Amino acid sequence: MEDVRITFIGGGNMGRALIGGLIADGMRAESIHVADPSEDQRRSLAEDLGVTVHDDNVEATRLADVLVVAVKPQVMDDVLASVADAIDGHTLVISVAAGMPLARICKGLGGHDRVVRAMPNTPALYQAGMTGLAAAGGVSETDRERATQVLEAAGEVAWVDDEALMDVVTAVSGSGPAYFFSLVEQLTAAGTRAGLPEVTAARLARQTAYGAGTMLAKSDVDAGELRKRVTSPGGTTAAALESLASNEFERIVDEAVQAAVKRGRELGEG
Ligand SMILES: NC(=O)C1=CN([C@@H]2O[C@H](COP(=O)(O)OP(=O)(O)OC[C@H]3O[C@@H](n4cnc5c(N)ncnc54)[C@H](O)[C@@H]3O)[C@@H](O)[C@H]2O)C=CC1
Ligand SMILES: O=C(O)[C@@H]1CCC=N1
Repeated sequence: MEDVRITFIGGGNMGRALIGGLIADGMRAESIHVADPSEDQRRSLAEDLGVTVHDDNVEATRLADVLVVAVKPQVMDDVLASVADAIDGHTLVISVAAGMPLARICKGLGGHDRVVRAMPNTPALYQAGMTGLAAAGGVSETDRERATQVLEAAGEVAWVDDEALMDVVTAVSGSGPAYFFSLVEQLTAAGTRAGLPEVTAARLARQTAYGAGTMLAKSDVDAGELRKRVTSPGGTTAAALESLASNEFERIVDEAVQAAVKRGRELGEG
């Protein structure tokens, strides 16, 4: 991808994770341009990642074949308005803003419709990301391949035909890492309350999440089968899973996903 000029508008948590993935994939750090108004952010982007930083969105946008917009949904409209004139017909714009509909992004860019709406997640930093993608009307087959290439540097990608489902993608995989981190926190707290030293409980929970994630990544059977293989009939796992079920684990997860979908829609409506 050395021939593709990539600019990021916004170098915060998600921008950095994607940049980390691109660098790990072999892209030269200095060839990645990042515009961010925060001086601290620019300094650490340059020092930690070695990318080329800018304080001017317009200047950085002019350099781009692919423009990744990675700012908060709340500032998207202002940012799009500021870069609209600096985009030319060939620029492929990739927005990662939660909830922000393609129509609103294209309108914000003065009708430019070579736009892909992406929902990545932070494991992108270690090339273990999952990104959902949806395309606006002006996106060509070559643009799709390019967007796939950029996001595949950070992990796996899945295109969705119905853009409305991007809010569900956000709720499952965009926000998803936080649910697993929360489970590790809760497991640590429960292990500590049950008598383990906190440091030991934290180590057990963290390494177990890593082990389970590794099995999911490497095994050719699904999560349900992996769960069954841990669950001896009448054993300890069965007792724990029955407790989760009786406390309506399914409903709890369902409501959490619905809450994230609803919030995504609200963000999109501004
Ligand atoms: N953090 C996550 O796990 C994920 C975040 N996203 C999306 O990524 C976007 C960014 O989120 P985070 O990186 O978490 O936020 P963040 O707050 O860590 O980063 C946003 C960055 O944008 C910069 N910024 C603010 N105003 C700007 C402007 N006018 N021009 C250029 N840069 C500007 C900030 O200085 C900051 O460095 C959001 O739209 C979010 O919905 C999507 C998937 C996952
Ligand atoms: O919490 C958020 O709104 C963003 C989008 C998905 C993950 N973080």
